[in-house]
Amino acid sequence: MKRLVSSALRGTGAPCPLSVASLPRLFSGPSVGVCFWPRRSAVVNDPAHGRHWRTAGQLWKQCRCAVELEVRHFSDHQPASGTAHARNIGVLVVDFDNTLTTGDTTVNLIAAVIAAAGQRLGGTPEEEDRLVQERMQVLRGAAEAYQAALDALIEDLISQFSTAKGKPEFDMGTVRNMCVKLSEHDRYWCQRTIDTGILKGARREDVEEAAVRGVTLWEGCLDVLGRARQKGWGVRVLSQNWSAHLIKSMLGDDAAIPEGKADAARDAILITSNELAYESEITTGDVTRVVECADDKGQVFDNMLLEEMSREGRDPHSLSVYIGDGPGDILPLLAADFGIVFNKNKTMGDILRTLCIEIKPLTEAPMDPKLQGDMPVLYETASWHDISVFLYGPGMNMPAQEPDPPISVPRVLIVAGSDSGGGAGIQADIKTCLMNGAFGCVAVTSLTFQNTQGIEGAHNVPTDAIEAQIDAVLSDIGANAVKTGMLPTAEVVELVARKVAEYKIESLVVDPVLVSTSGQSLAENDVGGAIREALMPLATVVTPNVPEAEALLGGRTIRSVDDMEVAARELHEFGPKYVLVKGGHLVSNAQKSSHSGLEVVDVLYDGNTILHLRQPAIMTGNTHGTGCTLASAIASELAKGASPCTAVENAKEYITDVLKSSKGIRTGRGAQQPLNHGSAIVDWGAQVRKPSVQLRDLRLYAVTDSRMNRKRNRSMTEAASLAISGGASIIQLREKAMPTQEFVTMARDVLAAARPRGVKVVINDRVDVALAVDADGVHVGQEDMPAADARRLLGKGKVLGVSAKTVEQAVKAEEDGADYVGAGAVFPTSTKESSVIGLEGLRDICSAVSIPVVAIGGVAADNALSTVLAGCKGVAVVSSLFDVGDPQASGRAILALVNLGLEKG
Ligand SMILES: Cc1ncc(COP(=O)(O)OP(=O)(O)O)c(N)n1
Ligand SMILES: Cc1nc(C(=O)O)sc1CCOP(=O)(O)O
Repeated sequence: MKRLVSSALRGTGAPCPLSVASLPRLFSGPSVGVCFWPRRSAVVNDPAHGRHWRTAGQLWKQCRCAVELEVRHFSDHQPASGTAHARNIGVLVVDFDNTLTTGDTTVNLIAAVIAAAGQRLGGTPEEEDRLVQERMQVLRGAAEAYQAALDALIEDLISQFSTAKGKPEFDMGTVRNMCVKLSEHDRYWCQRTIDTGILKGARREDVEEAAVRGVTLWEGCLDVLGRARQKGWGVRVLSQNWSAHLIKSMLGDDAAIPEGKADAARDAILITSNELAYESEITTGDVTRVVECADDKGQVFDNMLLEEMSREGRDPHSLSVYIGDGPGDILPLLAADFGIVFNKNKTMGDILRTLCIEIKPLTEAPMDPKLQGDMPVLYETASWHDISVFLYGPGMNMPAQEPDPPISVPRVLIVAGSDSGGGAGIQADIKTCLMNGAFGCVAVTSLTFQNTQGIEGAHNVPTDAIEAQIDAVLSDIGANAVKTGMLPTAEVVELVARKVAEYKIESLVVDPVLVSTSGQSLAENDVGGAIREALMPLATVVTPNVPEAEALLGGRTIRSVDDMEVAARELHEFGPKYVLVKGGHLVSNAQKSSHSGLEVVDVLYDGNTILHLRQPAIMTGNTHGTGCTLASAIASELAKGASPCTAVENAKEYITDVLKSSKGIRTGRGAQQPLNHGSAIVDWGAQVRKPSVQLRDLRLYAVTDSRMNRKRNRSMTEAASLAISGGASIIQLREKAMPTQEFVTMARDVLAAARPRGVKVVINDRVDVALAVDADGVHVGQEDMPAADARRLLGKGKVLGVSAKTVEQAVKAEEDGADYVGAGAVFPTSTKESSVIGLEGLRDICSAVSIPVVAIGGVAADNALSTVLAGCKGVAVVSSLFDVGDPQASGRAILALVNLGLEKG
């Protein structure tokens, strides 16, 4: 128990049950590498002067000496227990309200007492009613006043503690001081409630019954506690709740309230909490106080640890775990070997940040707490399933009724202006995030009044309101990437830079919006300078168009790709990892004199290599919002884990598809017509058929084969995951003999593994299975369900692939609604009997249809390039991915060649 020493020293009030002199005796087992982050300051109670802190240097020295002895004695011993997955826990302590319950029970408890007291004390029904009304009124007033006082206190503490120091760093003294203030608040409000008399007049059973009816436990928490008890761990509930019996009635027969001092019993969940005082079985209105405040929690937890340490037969390697949700839990959270913050709310997040306490996802907790390092770290989760996996290992998941584990979602915070016309700004950004597989959150910087004719005006959001939005998002939801757009003032730019640093944002995409497409200024004059100085040094990618690059470089003129290269190099000097200078404006100018063969060249520079990203210009007036769209598509890709280069490539592919599909759509009367960001799923009657599958999804198309998986001892989900790691962006489940029920279950498992990674899953032949599991689509052959029927059954949003060996079959497939054609077998294959069409046949099919074609049959790393050069947009492979020892390496090799071919083509 790594932190026992520190927590024993930290004592916050009541005397420690073990004498100071006995402390060295406690270190009877190896916990090599004990770390003392609470440093030298410790506290003891001084009854003569009330509670105050004083340094306990002597205690420190004794403990230090004990630990050194311990380290010497045990450094040669390996831990005796623990398996690769399950943790070896000595004591598991859990807070009650909001940690085991889905809400706070205090108000329920009081309301239950009031209702019961009405019946018992009221006399006539009218008197009963009046009494209840009066007390409810008192309760409402008290609840509001309590919350307001708590909010004010927290705000005050945060500002006090964040301004008190120079460079913020973790300091146990600050934690203690904050807990003292929180404790004063808790004590005051406990007393104030007692003084109102509203807790008077109920029976124990009234309280239990009525309160329990209004309280729900988190799913799975009882299972976790029950298992811990069966394992013989010490399981404790430590709560500031006013009724231990309420807790007991919710936890059932496994729970016990120890008589007198908590004993070390291990066959029950022991509850340490307060209790309503009773006289002749009726509540008196008073509370018997055991755990009244944050300090008490710290003290009682310390005592629990000390009892555990002195317990006979204790495994000296066993660890302590504390799970709690709020500021009142901070001391035990820090004192435990593993402190788990459950369902962290904004207040808790703010406080932990102010105290410089690092918080990581629970899934990142090491097996050995020594690996946490010297500074305190807590772990967060919002799922008892995760806690179960943390304690018992992945093989010991919750029983079947447990909901699916939460799906992690790539998150992008967009800091930008609102476009009332819906075409650009945050409106474009959010649509783009969704279409690129990310979840977009926003901090709105300005409300612009605009439509297709231009910008009529803007109302800038006050800087503190922007800050509040950013904090609200980042303290709770977090962001894998931040994308900035319109930042109207230098002050806002500096704020964003500060927040990016404060929240340690990994990926930042800066779209330096200075002037709108229609020529209106969207930022004050000094914004360019602020972006250069404050934001660009933090940026992963900065995406100026030509006029923006000119403005950022102080009025330079950019007329050619060579000029763009120079600009990219100079902008890189300001510190971004990548500069993407977008060349669309040069084409718009050239367009005035020429109408054919134009291409757009964007210049990407990473400080070493200049890359030209070329594509044919798409002549359309529907370009409003393209800058925002490209930048947020890049941010979405980065949030999903793509490298900056891949992010830019994929984002360009998205914007190209959108631009092509948006030609001709019209909203208002002006020239600034918008894009159809959802063109892959929404068809507004534009000329181009909207694909349900993006081109990039088809580059490496994995088609599964159970026989090969069995041979290599891989489950279908494992095989699919390996293929995804190898770069597969779409997976087809091809099962010819699997019973339907098994197929459905397997498809659900694969979908659960693939979707969070942005990978589509389609079903071979079986439209019914695809519909049952809500797969991304279906692939049908010439002898399967006719393509037109499959399309009708699937609807427009789903992917439909059709096999073709001839031009006629391919053309018909397109007419019938296919999103892509699978053409093959291009080369001989032993996976399936299929006549070979060769590269020639593939080329004919590719030139006959406008939907993408993927090559299938005998495709491997040595021939993938030739298929792409013949015109296909990707390759579908079975054996090269699933009948090999290292599917990842094989997939990557094939994908690299496909990418090369697509670049050349
Ligand atoms: C991407 C892709 N292309 C072609 C096929 C072959 O499908 P089909 O003709 O239906 O033959 P079976 O796969 O059912 O044997 C495919 N599966 N995927
Ligand atoms: C599933 C399938 N369909 C084909 C067709 O010709 O339509 S060839 C084929 C098997 C492809 O397997 P491998 O990548 O191992 O060669």
